[in-house]
Amino acid sequence: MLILEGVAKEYNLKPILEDIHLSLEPGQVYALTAPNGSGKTTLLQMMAGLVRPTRGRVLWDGGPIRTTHRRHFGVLLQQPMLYGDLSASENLAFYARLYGLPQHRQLVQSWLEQVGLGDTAAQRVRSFSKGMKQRLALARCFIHKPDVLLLDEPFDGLDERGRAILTRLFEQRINDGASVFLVTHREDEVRIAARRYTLRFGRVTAC
Ligand SMILES: Nc1ncnc2c1ncn2[C@@H]1O[C@H](COP(=O)(O)OP(=O)(O)OP(=O)(O)O)[C@@H](O)[C@H]1O
Repeated sequence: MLILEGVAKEYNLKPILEDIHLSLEPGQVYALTAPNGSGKTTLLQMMAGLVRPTRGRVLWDGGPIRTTHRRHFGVLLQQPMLYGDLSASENLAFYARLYGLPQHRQLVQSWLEQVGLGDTAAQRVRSFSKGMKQRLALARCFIHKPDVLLLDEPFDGLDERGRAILTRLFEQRINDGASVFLVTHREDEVRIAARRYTLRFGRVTAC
């Protein structure tokens, strides 16, 4: 379980986030709506242990979050974190190795097929459309079966088929007991969340 206790972040003494309390329970979906520049990327990075809070604590399973907990998290930020000069399968294989996943060749191929990129496995990612990059980035987020998904606008750029694929992936992870934390501005996505929050003026409030 992921817990934020009174988390605050300042950059160059400028407050970005203040006194944030959140608990992500297994098998639950959370949605956050936040205007541009409000600090959502910073919040997701702190939740994943990628950025340290200025004050407060981020706890994973009762202890302070560490970079070694990385494999528990699937994180999608505005940048898809893909390598344009590598093929789709090389990109996924890179992350599979990073997470120490066994038999990653078969795993990579099965994930490419799951997200509808089986036929373009050898193609360089720089030639991909926005939707294809998004599907590959999602495969990167899900490949290690994370316990917590922290996703900024995951449906962005997806067509109907892509949205159906992502909805199915969510259902599988939620059934396995994962927590899903979505940043979104879309009402239909907010509806799938049991708990909804807004981020405004540095503070997260339930709505
Ligand atoms: N590493 C950093 N150093 C200094 N300031 C930063 C840093 N990262 C973010 N900021 C500042 O913190 C504020 C919030 O940034 P952040 O990227 O978290 O917001 P966001 O809501 O994700 O923005 P966007 O909607 O544009 O993606 C911005 O004013 C940004 O300039």
